This record gives sequence, structure tokens and C-alpha cells, in this order.
Amino acid sequence: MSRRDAPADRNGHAVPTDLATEQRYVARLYERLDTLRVETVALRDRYIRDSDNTPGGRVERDIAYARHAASLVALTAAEDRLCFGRLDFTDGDRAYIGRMGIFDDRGDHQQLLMDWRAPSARPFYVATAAAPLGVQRRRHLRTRRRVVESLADEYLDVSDLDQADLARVTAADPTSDGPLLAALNAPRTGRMGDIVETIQAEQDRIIRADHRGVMVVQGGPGTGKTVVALHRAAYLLYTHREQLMHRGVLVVGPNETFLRYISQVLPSLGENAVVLTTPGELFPGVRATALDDPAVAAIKGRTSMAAVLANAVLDRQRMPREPITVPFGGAPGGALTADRALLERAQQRAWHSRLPHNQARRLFLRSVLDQLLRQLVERLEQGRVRAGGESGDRLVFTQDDRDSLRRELATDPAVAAALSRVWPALSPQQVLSELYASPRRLRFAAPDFTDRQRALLERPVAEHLSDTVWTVSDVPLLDEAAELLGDVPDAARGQQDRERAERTAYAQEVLDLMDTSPDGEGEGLAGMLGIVSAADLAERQEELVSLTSTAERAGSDREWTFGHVIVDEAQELSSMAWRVLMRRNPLRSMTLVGDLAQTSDPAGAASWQKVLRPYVRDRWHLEPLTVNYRTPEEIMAVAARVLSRIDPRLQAPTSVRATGVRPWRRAVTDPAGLVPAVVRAVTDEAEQLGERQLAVLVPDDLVGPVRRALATALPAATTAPGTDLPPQVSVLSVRQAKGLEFDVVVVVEPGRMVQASQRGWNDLYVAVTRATQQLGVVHTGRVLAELAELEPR
Ligand SMILES: Nc1ncnc2c1ncn2[C@@H]1O[C@H](COP(=O)(O)OP(=O)(O)OP(=O)(O)O)[C@@H](O)[C@H]1O
Repeated sequence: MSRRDAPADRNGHAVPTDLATEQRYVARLYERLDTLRVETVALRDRYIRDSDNTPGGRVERDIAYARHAASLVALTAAEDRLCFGRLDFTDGDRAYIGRMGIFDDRGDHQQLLMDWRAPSARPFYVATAAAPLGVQRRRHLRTRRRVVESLADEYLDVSDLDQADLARVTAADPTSDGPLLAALNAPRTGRMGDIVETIQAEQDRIIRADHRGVMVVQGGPGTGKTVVALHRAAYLLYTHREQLMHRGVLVVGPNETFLRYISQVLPSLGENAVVLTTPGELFPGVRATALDDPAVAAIKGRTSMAAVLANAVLDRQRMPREPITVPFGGAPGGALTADRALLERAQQRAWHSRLPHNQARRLFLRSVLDQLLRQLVERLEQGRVRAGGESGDRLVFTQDDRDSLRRELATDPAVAAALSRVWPALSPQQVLSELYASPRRLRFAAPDFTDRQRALLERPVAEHLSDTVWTVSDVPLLDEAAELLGDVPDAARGQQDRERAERTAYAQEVLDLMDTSPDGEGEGLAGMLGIVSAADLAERQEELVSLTSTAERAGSDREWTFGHVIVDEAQELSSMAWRVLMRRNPLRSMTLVGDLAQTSDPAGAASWQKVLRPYVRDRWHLEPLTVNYRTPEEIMAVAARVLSRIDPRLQAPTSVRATGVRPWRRAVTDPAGLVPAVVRAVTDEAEQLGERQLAVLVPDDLVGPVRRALATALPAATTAPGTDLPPQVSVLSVRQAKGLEFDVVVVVEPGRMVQASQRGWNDLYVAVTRATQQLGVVHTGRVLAELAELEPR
């Protein structure tokens, strides 16, 4: 394969005519994009103006609005670097590749631009000189604000070129980086960008793989796992749009900082039917960010917690030994009695149904009421008292009498109060917080745990349930409890929950209609949809779009199941968290990306096989990624030594580039001088930072002190620029830095990182692989042998 960086003459100078030709073509594409935008806005607005104000008309308008608004988002997203490639085939054909498909509106509606995800665009990513797939030349176009700035050509098949062309081709600029290296060397912005222009062949294979089944993408740091997973989401939504738009794609990332970091990738690819979430948000209504101590997290993450929760619910179905007095004014003596035998009969009936707790409760209560009614009738009969009649006559109850007595029993608040504690309606939050708060309940639910393990789970109950601080490890337990409890009856729900359920139901109906009724007939929905009045519709349109978006619906519905699930940093999830994700994706259509060598969570994975076997046995496949696009060779050599401490058999990924800059280390003799030394080192680096981003990665307990010291020394650099972007210099723990990258990284006290937990070497491996350009280490005491070769400063 031969590469040139610009259309060059014999001396390697750009050929202006090529640029001018491409500029003309690109201008035409933008002209068409502008027209499409104007047309879409007009269509969208016409629906608002012209639709009639009947319920059916309103539904049709809402749906059309949502559709056109989504198209507009995609058209707007395509603006930046709309066209970035061209393929010239040996048979004379030519295709331009870009962010979306665009067709001519004249003549035979020829395709002007091919979506990068289309099957015919594939050679742009995978054709090589050895397997050119009919491609003679691959051209990369670099554009900025609609202007073509440069071109880079690769000739895959030179056999048909004439002498002049061949001379041009071989006059490549040997110092040229090519589009991939140019992208990798560019300063980081604090947000991940898309890579549609430079997807590599091994990545393309993963992005376009069949969506059915479970695929695990295992690769070392910087091999593009995250970025590939996101492009795969965009590819799947394009290829299986009908199927996936409706159910949506779920992307799970380790924390909110990470989600912010990747948040622009899919919108820049024009895709919005994706729900981005963290493991702490998988249970609707709870947004957990707090972390348990590692020992507690390890216990909460075990599969055996599923049995503990089942027992905890069973505990709430246990019958009291002593009979219960049920006050009822209509009974002789003013009360009935529910003894153990009566209650156990009702319990058996409820268990027999195999329904979840809250649904089975209805059967339980029904059975108790039936038996109480029988008792009441018997006692009334035995009392031989007939209302208004003489004593001594036998009382005869008709079916109507019985029905009305039953109604009285069922609606009597005193009866309800007496029975409410026997098989109570429960929310997951109640079950879990009351379990943690009671050593007795814990003993019943976790008989196989040691006293110490149970003690680790103990926690006092908050004054109000809504004040409970849930941890990330609690979330799968809440979900598990919800599974065992079934729908929480309205009385046990909070106001917010109720509102959310209503909004979800509304949006779902609108969406169902989009699916099944193109002419917008929706008379059955008339009442419900009346909540969107014609008068305030204009202002509510945006809200409606978000209501009908997959994210809103799926985020508020625990039973929502996704068309495809992508998990990033998948090695960090506990066994209990996997159970939640599998429930959200019964089809088992999943892409899991991770690196077992980077596992730091105490409940995280040590083997993919172990994680997946319970759900898919061996029906999953592994795709390795082996090239590191982030970390230069010099830093990777350090990382490889750290990796060998985790497992000497593991192979670090190969860096795609070198920078010539050696990583450095600075030893601090007096531990009290550590923070000032970090400040000095970072200040030195900051002077040469320019536009670049720097991160200081520290042990957890140093986050506060180092952050404060740097905020004083470098106030401007450590303040977020007011936009959504992070500050130029950030101080993070390793856990917070997971999945992120920075131009320059300073690692503080690696020795302490290693000792901080059982997976300390994994943490250090993550820390030293975050930099795209330079790595420095500041340490007290003796340097770790693995870092001894860093250049002393
Ligand atoms: N084909 C590509 N073209 C341009 N940049 C790429 C390409 N592949 C990967 N990159 C870049 O390499 C960097 C690392 O990618 P990414 O964060 O996806 O790696 P990762 O495997 O998820 O890393 P980690 O395991 O450390 O989180 C990112 O900046 C990404 O944009």
C-alpha cells in the first residue's frame, strides 16, 4: 500500500486542482444538506399548524413532530466533517463516504454520499493492498467548516496506473503522519470524539459484527474498546433501525464523569435512541454514587445475595404464632380471630400462586377474608340472633348477605390495619433498609454468612426511607428485591414514582401508536392524551420529544427490556449487577467491553467465562483488540512491567506510535513535602501545557489535599471553563479516572496505590495507561522496582 498525505506532484506538493474538485463536490453536499434541513423544519412546523385539534389529530401531530425533530438532530449532527472519504474503484466507480447518506433530488436520485455504516462503505475501512476489494485508491478528506483543507491518498492497487500517476503516487511525504496518527497526536479536549474517519480493520470487524448473541471485546488499555463499542451502537441503530429504535440500546459506563466524557460520541453520529447510564442508576428512582467499603461491596456483589433477599422477603411472609384479633363491629363481641391455622392456609394459597410478594398478597388477603367471613357467618348463626327477629330462630344467610358482609369486612379500616402487618405491601427500599437495620432479620435471611459478614451488612435505618443513601452496590439488590416483590401498590409508592409511572404510560402509548397506526387513529387514547391541550402544545413539544424518547421511557421503567446492551468496563460489574443487566436484555444481545487486568472493584470479574456461564453457558464469543492507540511506546514499556506483576502471562497491547519522550519520576524525601512537590511538578508541566489536558492521579485520601493545593497554585487551570468541559488540570482517584485519558498524567504515590487494595496493581496499571503523551510519577520512599527505569528528575 502506498500513502500520500496530500494530492502531490513529483515534489510532494499538493495539486490544487484535486483540492478544488473536492471542494466543489463537498459544497454540493452541504447545499443538499441545507435543503434537507429546511424541508424537515417546514414539515415539522406544518404538523403543528395544520393538525386538527381532535385527540386523534393531536396524537398524529405529536408523533410527526417527534420524528421530524429526530431527523433534524441527525441532519445537524452531520454538519461537522460531513464527508471524509472517497473510494475510487478499479472499474471506474467512485463513492464518497460520510456521516449520512445523501441522495440527489434531481434526475435519477443518484447517491451523492454514502453513510459510513452502509455495507458498500466497508472497503474504506478494511481494504488493504493485499485484499483491495476492488478499490484502487482510498482518499481521506480533511474538512473544517465546510472547507476541504487537505487530502491524503492511499493506493491499494497500482497495476492500472500510468507512468505519471505512478510517479505521483510514489512521491509520498515520508514525514507524513497519515490521518490515524494525526488524530492520535491531536490534543485531548476532555471529551471523546468519534473515529469514523479512521476506524481500523480489527475495530471495523467488531463494529459490524452480527448483533445477536453475546460478544466480549477484551483488550488492553487504549485499544479503543470504548470508542468501538459506541460506534457499534451507531452501526446497530442504522442497520436494525426499526427493531432497535423502539426498544433502544442501553450503554452502561462506570460513572457519571465517564458518561460525560463519552456523551458527545453518539450525538455526533446522529444517534439518540441510546440510554447512557451507570450501574448506580439501573434501578429507576435511585441515583447511587456512594461507594461501600471494599469488604462490604464484595459481599453485596455476591450471587448468594439473591438467596438472602429471597429469604428477607420470605421473612415478611412469616405468620405470627399468636392469634390476631381483628376488630370488626359487625361481629359478636366486636372482633374476629385469625389464628395461625387460618393464616397458614392463606399463606399456602398465596405461595401456591408463585406470584411475587405484592401480587401474592392480594390472594393471601382474599383467603383470610374468605375465612373470616366464614367465621363471622358461623358465629352469627351460632348466636342465633336475627336482626329484628325472635331469638332461637336459626339465621339463614343468602349469597347477597354474604357478599355484602364480605364487602364490609374488606373495606373496614380496622380490619385492614389488623392484617396489614401479616403480609405487608412492601417496596424494595423498605425490604433492604429494614434488612440492614435488623440483626435478627439478617440472621434469618443469611444463615450461611459468618457473623462478621452479617455485621458488615448492618446499617441503621434512616429516619425517613426517602433519606436513605443508597450505594452503587445496593442498586442490584434493590432491583433483585423489586423482582421478588412485583409491582409496588400505589399506596406504597412515592409521589414521584407515581408521576413517573403516569408519564411513562403516556409516552409508551404514543409510541405504540407510532408503531402500529400510521394514520394516527387513537380514539382509545383520547382521554389520556387530552392532558396535552392544544393551547400549550407549542411549548410542550420539546418536552414531548423527550417523553417519547427511549431514554425517558426506559429510564423510568424497571421492566423495560432493551434491544441491545453495551457494557463498558464490564470487568467491574458484580455478579448481582450482571443479574440486573440480564433481566434488562432477555434476548441476550450484548456487547461487553473490558479488560480483566484493569479490574479494581472487589466484586468485579476475574473470568468472562464465570460471569457469562450462568446466563448463556458457552454461547458467547471473544473478540480481542491488540493495538494500543492511546499510550505511546515509552509509557507502555512501563505499563508492561506493571502488568507482569498482575499476571506474568499477560501481554500488554502494542502501541501504534512513539513520542520519543521518556516518562519521568521525582522522589520526595520528606513525606510532609509530598503535596508541595506535586504542586511544583504539576506547575512545571502546566507551563508547557498549551491547549492540552493534565490529570493528577492520586490515592483516594490525597484527592482533597492535592485538589486544594493545586486550586491555590493554579486557580485558572483547575477551574472548569464554565462549559460542560472539565478543567485543564484535574485531580482524580484512579477509580474516577477509569476509562478516561489525558495528554499528560502525573501519578502520585504509586506504592500506596498498590497497597491500598487486593487489586492495587490493577489500579496502578490503569493509572499509568491514561496518558496520550507524557507520564510522570511523584513518590516518597523507595521507588517501586517496576518504575525504577523512569528518568529521575
Ligand atoms: N481507529 C481510531 N482512530 C482514531 N482514534 C482512535 C482509534 N481507535 C482508538 N482511538 C483513540 O484511542 C483512545 C483510546 O480509546 P478508548 O478509550 O476507546 O480505549 P479503551 O480500550 O476503552 O481504553 P481503556 O481500557 O483504557 O479505557 C481514544 O482517544 C480513541 O479515540
